[in-house]
Amino acid sequence: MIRKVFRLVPDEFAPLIPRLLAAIVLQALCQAIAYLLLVPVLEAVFDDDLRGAWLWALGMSAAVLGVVVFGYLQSVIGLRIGLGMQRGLQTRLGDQLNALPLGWFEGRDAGPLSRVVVEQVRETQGLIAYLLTKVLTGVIVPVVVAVGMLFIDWRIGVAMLAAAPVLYLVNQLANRAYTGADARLHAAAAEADSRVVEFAQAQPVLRAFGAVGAGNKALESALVRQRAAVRKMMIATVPGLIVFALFVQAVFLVLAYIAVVQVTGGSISAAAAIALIAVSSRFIEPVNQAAQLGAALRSAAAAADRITELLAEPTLPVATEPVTPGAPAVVFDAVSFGYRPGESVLTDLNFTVPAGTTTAIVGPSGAGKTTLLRLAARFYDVDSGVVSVGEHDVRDQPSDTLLDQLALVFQNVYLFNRSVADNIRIGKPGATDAELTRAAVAARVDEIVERLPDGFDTTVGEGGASLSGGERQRVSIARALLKDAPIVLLDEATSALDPHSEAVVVRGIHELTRGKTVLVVAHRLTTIAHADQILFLDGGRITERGTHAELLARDGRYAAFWNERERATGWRLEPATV
Ligand SMILES: Nc1ncnc2c1ncn2[C@@H]1O[C@H](COP(=O)(O)OP(=O)(O)OP(=O)(O)O)[C@@H](O)[C@H]1O
Repeated sequence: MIRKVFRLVPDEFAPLIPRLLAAIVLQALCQAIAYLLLVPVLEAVFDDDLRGAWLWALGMSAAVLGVVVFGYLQSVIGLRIGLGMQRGLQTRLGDQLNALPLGWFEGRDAGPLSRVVVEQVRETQGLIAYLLTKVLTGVIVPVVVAVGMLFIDWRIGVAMLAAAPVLYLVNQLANRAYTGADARLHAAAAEADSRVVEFAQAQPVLRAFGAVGAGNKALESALVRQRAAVRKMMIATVPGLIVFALFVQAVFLVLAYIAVVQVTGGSISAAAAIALIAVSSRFIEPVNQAAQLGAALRSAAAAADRITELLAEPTLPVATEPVTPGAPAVVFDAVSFGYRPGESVLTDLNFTVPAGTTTAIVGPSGAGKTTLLRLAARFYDVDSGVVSVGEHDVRDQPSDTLLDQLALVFQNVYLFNRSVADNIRIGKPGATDAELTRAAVAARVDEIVERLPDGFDTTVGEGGASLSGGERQRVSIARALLKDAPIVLLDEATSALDPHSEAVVVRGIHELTRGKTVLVVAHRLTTIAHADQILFLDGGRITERGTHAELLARDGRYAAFWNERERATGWRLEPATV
């Protein structure tokens, strides 16, 4: 278990591990010696041998000094390794998250990820910095005391050595019941957490459909299951803890009994017996302590597993050789791709988006339109073929070089819980206030901030929660405008907006795409009609391509799609130009 955590210690701190272990072992030895010296000290005191008592006490003081010095050393070294490990692991995890394909993050719950990076890293460093000492001391001290006891009183020594495996076994049995119950409790607690969040988030849907009772029912039964798991956990663990505590006390009684029997038999003095009983009580304490740490140890080992798994997630190969982007064109050359092996989503795509032109992708739902955009930004690597951006294969470009050429406006707009200005500035961190204002005005964010209490400095809430969908889109367009990248990848999703918001968003998009190379998943008929090239995607293949007029003249799938959309949206007032 502990080895798993050691494997996560950064290389530069690895040489400190033997020193840490040495300090812990020496501290435990000194502690055991101090306990053992209690016997001659007490014997000398009871025998009125004051000189002897002072001498033994001096030895004991030296041992206690050893405990303090080695204890200090192990804390300093443990903390150094622990903090170095925390820093090193968080850097490694940060690098790993940066190297993971962007697609890896899609649809992933952020909760477990943040638990790995924050809590579980802290748990593993805690094992090195604090737990390890307690666990090793809990094992070493009783063993050394028992072995030392063999020389002082072999009967008690043998009894102690015999008691150690028994205590170990009882502890294991007690913990086994705990582990199963603990896992069930965690699962039930996680389920209840999810239901509470779902219940809160789904309120509009639940109320709109008069299903609050149904939502409540799911939450209530999750809470009932959690309470049952807590009860079972207590029922499962309490007997184990009581039995273990009883065993510990029984061992102590046996040791005390042996000492008393020897006194009455005359083989040792009463003073020696008191000293032996005192040492026996000391023998028991670290055993108890180590047993209680079992759960924390297992939790740290599980945390190490989660960290190791995240570090082992396959990353995309990263190009390190710098490349200079050429003309801002996008080329798909015989590209095939599937999210899962054997399941093709895109098949043999061949097309070019020449620099400064607009290519619209249209097609039925599930045809692979969004997937195509994701490949252009290298969210995933293709299974075969080549995607080129700026005249270079996307796989040959350092990720900064690739992303510098792209402005991404996708459907799910994420805003950070910071000010509106900060959210726009992400597009170009060094942007001046004038540049920021220009982008904001072009995307009509100025109209939004006029209504906000602190204007541009208003914090937008988690994920931009205090803004409407259309307002969030406008901020994301301002962000892309500020970036001013030569290629725009756009997933046009204006259908959920009211006519005013849609008109404003469309104007912003128009500003954003002016003079740029644009690859757009198009929904609005005007965008489609004005594109330089239209690709009709069906079942992951380009089945028709050409300009709007050419495709209408062909009277194929595109023409049918267009006529249907025109009928469906005929009542809407479409802006005259894009
Ligand atoms: N992250 C993913 N993992 C696995 N499969 C996915 C993933 N994203 C999309 N798919 C699947 O790939 C196929 C194409 O999806 P995609 O989102 O590209 O289609 P689309 O044409 O953009 O659809 P829509 O117009 O409805 O957004 C679908 O069958 C979808 O279920």
